[in-house]
Amino acid sequence: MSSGDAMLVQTTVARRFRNTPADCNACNMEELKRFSRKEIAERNTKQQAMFIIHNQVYDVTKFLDDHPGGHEVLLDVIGKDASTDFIDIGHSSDANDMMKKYHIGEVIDKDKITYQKAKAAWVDSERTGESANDSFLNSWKFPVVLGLLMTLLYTYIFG
Ligand code: HEM
Repeated sequence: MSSGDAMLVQTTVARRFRNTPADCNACNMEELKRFSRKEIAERNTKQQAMFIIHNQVYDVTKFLDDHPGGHEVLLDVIGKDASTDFIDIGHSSDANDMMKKYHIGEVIDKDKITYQKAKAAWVDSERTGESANDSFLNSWKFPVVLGLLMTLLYTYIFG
């Protein structure tokens, strides 16, 4: 064990994953390393580059130069929680698979946070009364109903 590793508070949890892809770093580990957020904050150099995504810890030291999005973006988030950045980019399922290779552990329970799901960018306009009115005014139905009313009025007055 390196001195760097020895510094870590390594509360370890015996854990065996059900799915164990060949390239999955942590999947085949009997014991998953656990890190405090403070410990990850200290791993923020090119020599030791780690970040957190959804309470899971990734060591991307060897990935910095291979990341298709470039090393700068990763250097911006090392030592931090990169969940929002990772999601905002809209990474592909290939990228999500690739992550397993760099997964080395998880955040200790005390430091775990609950992440909000991204809000849907669109709103189902037919579910809200106000919006439903807007869509009626903007749809083809409005001029048709108006035309019918005008015809009825014309017939009533002049017919
Ligand atoms: C272990 C974690 C990560 C892996 C395995 C990974 C992998 C990838 C891969 C495979 C791509 C190519 C596009 C795709 O397939 O989606 C990509 C693009 C990119 N990634 Fe990551 N990524 C990781 C973390 C991050 C983080 C934390 C950020 C932001 C701080 C980031 C920012 C980007 C950007 C900006 C691109 C370029 C997107 C584009 O050109 O449209 N990545 N990444």
